[in-house]
Amino acid sequence: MSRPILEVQGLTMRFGGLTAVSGVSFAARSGEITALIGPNGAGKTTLFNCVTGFYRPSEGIIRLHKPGEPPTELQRLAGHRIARAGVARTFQNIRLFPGMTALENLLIAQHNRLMASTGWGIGAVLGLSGYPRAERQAVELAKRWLTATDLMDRADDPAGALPYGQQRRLEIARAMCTEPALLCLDEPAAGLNPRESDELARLLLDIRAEGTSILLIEHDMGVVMRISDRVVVLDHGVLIADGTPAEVRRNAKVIAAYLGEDEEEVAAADDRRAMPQASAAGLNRSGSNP
Ligand SMILES: Nc1ncnc2c1ncn2[C@@H]1O[C@H](COP(=O)(O)OP(=O)(O)OP(=O)(O)O)[C@@H](O)[C@H]1O
Repeated sequence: MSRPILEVQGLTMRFGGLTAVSGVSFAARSGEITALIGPNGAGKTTLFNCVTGFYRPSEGIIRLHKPGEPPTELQRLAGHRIARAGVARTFQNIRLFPGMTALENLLIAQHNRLMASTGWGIGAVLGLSGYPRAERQAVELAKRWLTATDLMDRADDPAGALPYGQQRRLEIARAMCTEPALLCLDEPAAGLNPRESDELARLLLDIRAEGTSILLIEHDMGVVMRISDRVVVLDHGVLIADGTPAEVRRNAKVIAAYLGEDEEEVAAADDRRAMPQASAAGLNRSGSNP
């Protein structure tokens, strides 16, 4: 069993009187794809926003374990420090720079690292040799991810002119250009057709094969069940299941949450009948935040 890359302990997030996430604990393992699922309003995006620094949790600990480094408590860091610590994310709603080319979007993602490696621009101003090398490496990394996401032939096109599925892949390429230890994806399959969803699933498996761990919110149960090593299920802000896709699919609490049925009724139901219902329910009750 591999070690954890991310450990979430007793995470609680309150918005005034509403507790969106309540005492959630789980671990995402290194080199694995961990999916976070649950019906609308379950608290997935809120938890994600805590991990990636958009929200500071009301309570709890979020630890990032990078190999060879002491653990980092993410809940103590500002958002931009979390990105530097090795956590990259994409959003439910695409957030590219639409007027910049695909390649430029990937270079912008590396701006901080490029600046740091050149003494925050002083090297560039003085024409020191380190700057062109760092710039070359940034372009190489960008081209590597354009190739991996099958976008090399669109490198010089404005990001906003790309079809929707390609923009989604470009967002993932942009996140990967920060060379994260943990890639957090918020509904990457939303709005994709079946062929694009298949391509996305393959891309995520390739990213995992290269050694990047993935935390994934996804409503498309086909994608989740096919590529996830582990599935964590939230309902009304509470963790109700944590296991392999096969275990979670059979879990009576999960089926009840998706179907909105009484848990005991579902537990008594025939497995063969319940499984397709659960996946159908996942799709029926899915949706994106506005
Ligand atoms: N900024 C906020 N202020 C107040 N309430 C919020 C805020 N963000 C989320 N909530 C509430 O917290 C609960 C969990 O919402 P969240 O968006 O995390 O769920 P979700 O599982 O991601 O849902 P979906 O699948 O629809 O995206 C909901 O009741 C939501 O209305």
